[in-house]
Amino acid sequence: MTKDVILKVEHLSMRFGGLMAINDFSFEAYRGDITALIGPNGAGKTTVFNCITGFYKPTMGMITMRQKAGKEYLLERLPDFEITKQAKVARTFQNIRLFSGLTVLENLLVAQHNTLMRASGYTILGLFGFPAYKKASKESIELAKHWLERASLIDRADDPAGDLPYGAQRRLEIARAMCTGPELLCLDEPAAGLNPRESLALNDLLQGVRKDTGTSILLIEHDMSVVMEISDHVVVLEYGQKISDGNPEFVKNDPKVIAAYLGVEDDEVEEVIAEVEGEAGGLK
Ligand SMILES: Nc1ncnc2c1ncn2[C@@H]1O[C@H](COP(=O)(O)OP(=O)(O)OP(=O)(O)O)[C@@H](O)[C@H]1O
Repeated sequence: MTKDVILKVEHLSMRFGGLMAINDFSFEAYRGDITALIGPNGAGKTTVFNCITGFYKPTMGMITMRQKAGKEYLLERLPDFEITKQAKVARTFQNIRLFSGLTVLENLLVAQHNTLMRASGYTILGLFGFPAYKKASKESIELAKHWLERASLIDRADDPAGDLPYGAQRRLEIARAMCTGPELLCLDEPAAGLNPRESLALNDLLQGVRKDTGTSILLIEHDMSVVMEISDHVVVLEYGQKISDGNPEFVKNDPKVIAAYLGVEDDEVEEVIAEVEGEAGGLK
């Protein structure tokens, strides 16, 4: 059975001066899947994310987002705000970027600014008088409440976002991204800095998002226990190039991935592969 592709990255390259950070990188993410992009430090994962979400314009390559209804967008041609608004791709960042002085609820309402402004007809009168604005405003609050409940944050709705513990701030970022109604949710190291309990809460939230909304998730993650537990599909980058692509079990046992993570030199890779294959053979 052929899988339904939501995101297709083809021959992506990104050069920073003399450094080729991404070099002819291609992969596909499938609809409804949790896809993890992994690789050693400096492999180019965040650069790929920045190209997908419009923060960088790639030096070369094509990034196609295919929505459920069939509409396609070439992301490398869209400005970043249109990538969220039209193409329905939302993201979070490696460093938390909440409005820390606003309340938890306000953070989720700000995320729905576009919908609210459209309903106001972009006029001051509209803000006060239009029934459409009142309806949209009510719906925004309902949606925010829904995601606060899903992220186990409803009890903190009126607290400043900056007062939340770290793990709760991470879940709030995801709730905020979900309030924009994405078809593809891109998460840059969502488990970074979380304790085991917070990590578990994050896994539950992400699996719930995927199961109940059908939103596809693309994540960068260093925590292999998170990757192996929740991903359907793993793509591995090293020095800006793809070295492995498959299900978590396949990638975990791929000698090229093992060699990359052990940080061995190129001329030692053969040796490591022979060793790993020898060990695997011995276990059969
Ligand atoms: N804006 C930039 N200007 C110059 N070089 C950059 C820029 N952004 C990234 N790089 C370089 O590109 C390479 C890939 O960096 P990137 O941050 O994408 O890797 P990463 O896999 O996300 O790393 P980490 O796991 O450490 O976050 C690195 O050598 C980095 O120094």
